[in-house]
Amino acid sequence: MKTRIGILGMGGVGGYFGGLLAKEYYKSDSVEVVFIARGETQKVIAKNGVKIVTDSDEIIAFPFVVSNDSEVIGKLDFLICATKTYDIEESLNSIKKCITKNTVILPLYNGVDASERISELFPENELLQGCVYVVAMILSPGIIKKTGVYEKLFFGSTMASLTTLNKLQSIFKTASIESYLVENIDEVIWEKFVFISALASATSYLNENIGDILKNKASRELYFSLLNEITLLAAVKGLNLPEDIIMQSILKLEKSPHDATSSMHRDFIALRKNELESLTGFVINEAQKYEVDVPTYEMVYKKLVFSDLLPSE
Ligand SMILES: NC(=O)C1=CN([C@@H]2O[C@H](COP(=O)(O)OP(=O)(O)OC[C@H]3O[C@@H](n4cnc5c(N)ncnc54)[C@H](OP(=O)(O)O)[C@@H]3O)[C@@H](O)[C@H]2O)C=CC1
Ligand SMILES: CC(C)(CO)C(=O)C(=O)O
Repeated sequence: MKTRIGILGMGGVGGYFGGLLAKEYYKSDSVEVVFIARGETQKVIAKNGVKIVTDSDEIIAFPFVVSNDSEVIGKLDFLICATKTYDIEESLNSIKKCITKNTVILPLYNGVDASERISELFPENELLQGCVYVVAMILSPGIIKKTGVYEKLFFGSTMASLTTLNKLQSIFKTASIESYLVENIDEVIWEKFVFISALASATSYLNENIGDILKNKASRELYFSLLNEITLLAAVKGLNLPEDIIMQSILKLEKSPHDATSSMHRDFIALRKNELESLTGFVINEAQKYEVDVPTYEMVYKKLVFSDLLPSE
């Protein structure tokens, strides 16, 4: 029996990592890759495959099937979730017939509450945790632009069996995905969250890209304040993050493409729905629970939530 892997959401993240999987396992005897996509994205991929444009290359990959119809998708062994966080419940419910109690679910969203939200929907399933470092975006339906050198995928679970985890790691490695199976996945996800929550908040609030944040003293200071506040919250929550987490976050920023920005800022610019609640609002809610002061987060949130752009999730 082939291992059937579904990729839910064929945008920047799903299109890139799903594309690498589909390329490797097209016509494979052991693994079948299914893209879950709708509308124009589904039509384009069914006809032309998913196209990934990198700084130096172009990849075209065809899945076994692309659909949003549960009958066509069929039962899945693994499901990799890569919609935006505001679509978690709706997208998973739309394919619930494909998720059996044996389906292993790996969320790749930014944010730290996806696993909890998914486990409320599918309490019996083996649920992994994951996050990615990549800069990837939809150029047009079915065409993904990936910039820069980052393409790391971290995953793990304190609950899933080692057999499951090793199997997925082997599937990723064979597809040349730079994946890391880690024991301390909670911390790794929070490390990413510290970096991206502060960055998404700063870039969107200031309407500046990564290069601008690094270059302008006042912008750097704002990013720094956000980092300090979220790091304090993480410490009060009892997370065991590296002592130099703030410095590590700044280094990550320096290594990111300077002309790029956060996916949340891209959504604000394009007047799209955005992840303000998962990336900024979440910190304020947790800070209230744990009685931590986060004045910079509050200032940023107030401006962004009341901006006359599209409402957030
Ligand atoms: N882009 C990046 O560089 C990075 C993003 N992230 C995080 O990864 C997650 C995904 O982001 P990103 O890839 O940018 O998001 P995108 O907006 O690029 O893609 C999301 C995709 O999900 C699809 N989708 C939503 N609902 C459904 C559904 N019910 N059925 C099928 N498809 C659906 C959307 O399709 P449709 O057009 O039909 O709505 C869209 O193609 C986010 O949490 C983000 O913060 C993390 C690291 C980097
Ligand atoms: C900053 C970046 C690209 C790092 O992966 C990211 O996570 C995002 O834009 O959402």
